Amino acid sequence: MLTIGTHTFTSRLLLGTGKFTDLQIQNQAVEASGTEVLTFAVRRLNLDQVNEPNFLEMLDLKKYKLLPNTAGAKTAEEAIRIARLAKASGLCDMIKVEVIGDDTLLLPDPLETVKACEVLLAEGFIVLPYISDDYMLAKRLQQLGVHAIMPGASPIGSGKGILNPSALQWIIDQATVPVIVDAGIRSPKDAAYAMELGADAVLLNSAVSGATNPVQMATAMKLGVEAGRLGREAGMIPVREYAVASSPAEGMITT
Ligand SMILES: CC(=O)[C@@H](O)[C@H](O)COP(=O)(O)O
Repeated sequence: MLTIGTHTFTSRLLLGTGKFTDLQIQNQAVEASGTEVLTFAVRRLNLDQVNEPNFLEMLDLKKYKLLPNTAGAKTAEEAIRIARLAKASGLCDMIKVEVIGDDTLLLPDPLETVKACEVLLAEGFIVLPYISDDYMLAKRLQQLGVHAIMPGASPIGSGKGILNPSALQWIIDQATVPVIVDAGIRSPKDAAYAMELGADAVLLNSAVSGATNPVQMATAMKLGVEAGRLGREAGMIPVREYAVASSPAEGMITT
């Protein structure tokens, strides 16, 4: 089970809803992924225009926990304002804190992220910060009391997969809260690899929404996450420098 704050999930795949061009396909992909958590940018919802259509309305929201995110925020103040709006709208008490400090790489600003987390934790939110794969930052955020850490595998939408497995491994090895590898995932292999490294979950969006067949890719990602987790739990053989024969030589008849 994946436990984030007071919420518990069976699925370890979190899905972003930001880039689907067809809402029917989105819904089928969400279903196929087996996800229980959907993340979305609060600014994409017309919270003050309740009669306007929104991209969540076609989903059976009783089946999913919503994870609003603060995408679009460039400062802590903006992220805090968006988080408060999400909570006041009854969306969820969880918030993915995403404060982007750079338009080219869309990498999170660590200083603004920490500032936003401090305030939101004090206000009782369940806080999930999106961060770079920075070991010390992950540790400091944990000390603050965040409920999960979301290090990026590579820049959002880049599809570069896991750029620095060692950095993720270090974060995972010291983690006292769930580690959700978020962003940059391209293939089921990447999702499986994140889980093999010991991640508690994977969050992705572009890989599914941008696939030629999003529904099929959603299924593949579900299986990738499950396979990686299963393999990790099964206990993998150590990597060795030199060959070890598959058939033991002991007891063999020699001529
Ligand atoms: C929707 C969401 O939260 C994204 O910002 C997330 O970081 C996923 O990134 P990819 O689109 O690279 O999977």
